[in-house]
Amino acid sequence: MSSIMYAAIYYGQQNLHYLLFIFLAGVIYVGATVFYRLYLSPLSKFPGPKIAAATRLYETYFQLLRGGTFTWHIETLHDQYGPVVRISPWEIHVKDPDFYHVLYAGPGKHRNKDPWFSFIAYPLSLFSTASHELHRPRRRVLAEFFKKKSVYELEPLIKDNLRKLCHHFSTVISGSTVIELHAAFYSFAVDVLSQYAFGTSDGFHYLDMHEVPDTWKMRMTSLFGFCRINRHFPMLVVGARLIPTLAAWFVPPLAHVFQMEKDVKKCVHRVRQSYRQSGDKQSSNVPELESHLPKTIYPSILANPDVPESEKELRRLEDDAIFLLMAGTDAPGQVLAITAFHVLNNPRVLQRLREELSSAIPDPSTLPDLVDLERLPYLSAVIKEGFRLSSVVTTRLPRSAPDEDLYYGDWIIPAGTFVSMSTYFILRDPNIFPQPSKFIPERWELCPTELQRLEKYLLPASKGTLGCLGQNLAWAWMYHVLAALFRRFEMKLYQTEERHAEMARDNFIGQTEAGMNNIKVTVLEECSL
Ligand code: HEM
Repeated sequence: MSSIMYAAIYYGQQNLHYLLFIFLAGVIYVGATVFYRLYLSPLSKFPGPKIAAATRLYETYFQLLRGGTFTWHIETLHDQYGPVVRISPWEIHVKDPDFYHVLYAGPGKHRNKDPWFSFIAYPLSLFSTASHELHRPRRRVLAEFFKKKSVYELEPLIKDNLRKLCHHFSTVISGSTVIELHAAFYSFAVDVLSQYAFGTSDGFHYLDMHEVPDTWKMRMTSLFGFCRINRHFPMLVVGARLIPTLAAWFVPPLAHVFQMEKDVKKCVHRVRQSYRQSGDKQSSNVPELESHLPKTIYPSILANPDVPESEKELRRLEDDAIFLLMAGTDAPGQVLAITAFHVLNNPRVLQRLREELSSAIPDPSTLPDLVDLERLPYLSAVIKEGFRLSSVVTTRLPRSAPDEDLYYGDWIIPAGTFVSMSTYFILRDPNIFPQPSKFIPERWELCPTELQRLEKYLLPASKGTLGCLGQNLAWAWMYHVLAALFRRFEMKLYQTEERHAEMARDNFIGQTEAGMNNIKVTVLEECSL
């Protein structure tokens, strides 16, 4: 045997020893980790399946191989183990509506997000800001634009886009064309929000097109479809971004996501460029949308001398704007479409709503102010029931309390533990909302004390210092859009059933079964004075 062969055998054996060593070290490491998680971790005393306590792959299985059904599986775990269940090596899930206000506490209580959970591929966005110290100032800056007062000031812009939306409904009267409500409402929402964010000339104008396009709907549906994959395999997103053309060729919905990112980035780039060109950092010189409208979001942030320069970096603003447009359009678009579906699917509700709107708005072509719409009791009840039953946020939202233990019954949850709850379960809890899967606006027709008690559980968008920022705007859209469409048009559902409005997959925001998010209507008549 030649010396070369001896050397090859010698080194081969050496390599085999190394491989064996690495393999054994891996087995010992995994074994020790699992042993720690099952028997030594502070969470080991909490009930739940051993496999969930041992590895996050348990969740991955339901989210990736069982079509995003982990939320519904958590419910079966609660049936089996009680109101407190350990659903992962690091997380406890609680199913008790009265604990919500403890966990999602308001100012004065320190709560952190789980960075793993908040990963949505836009790491510099407000939502993905895990640190409490950084999140607070970032949120303060954006919150200014979504206060109730700011939303009232935004009404001319909302009405402007609402007129365009109504025009699309007018053009299909008695014709064979149907309108798909998700496409219509996503377009409306993104037009208003993008024009508010970047200015009327720089925002999107989908409603100016000849027909309502489903462009934004496709983009959002695709984007949220990837949300659950991103969380479990973040490297896939990073990889796909490196080779976008190839990635989109293999996974076509990615093309919608990349195009959306490109378009939003272009808007951010334009407002940054014009800010730089103006060279004027005085906030008083920020252009208003129109003379009668409030200031636009991103130009104002750029011109705000109190916002540090690091917060005005291109990447930071891009991530923030992408998140804002996704959060601010998908959920409201779905809630609007699903609420409209239930109204049209319940003749008694439709009749009561139209009666109230007819007497409150004698001239159907007028668009009343929000303050007047908010006074309409049945419309308000319909909106609350719409938020409740659509329950579009199917995900849980983990929080930790870094400097206090949390107490639930006899359980002490150690400080720093991630604890999550799901508003989806609260909104459909039969003990709070009898016949929870039925659309019954009358359940909200209560005396003030009882109404206040029930509204405590109306949590469609979470609460607390980290909860949704856009609720005032979302409610304003609900009032305006539903009032305008149901006062003005007689509509009928077209080939649409319950399952087109039922969440079946948890992609952070819930989604129907694939391809089922179509709520089609035909427009029979436009009401006149
Ligand atoms: C039906 C309407 C909506 C629903 C159901 C909804 C739901 C949510 C949920 C569940 C969160 C996460 C909260 C948490 O982690 O506790 C969130 C966050 C957020 N939403 Fe909404 N949202 C809606 C409308 C809007 C609108 C219209 C906007 C903007 C115009 C908006 C902007 C935001 C922002 C900026 C955050 C991040 C807040 C933060 O991390 O501090 N949302 N939303």
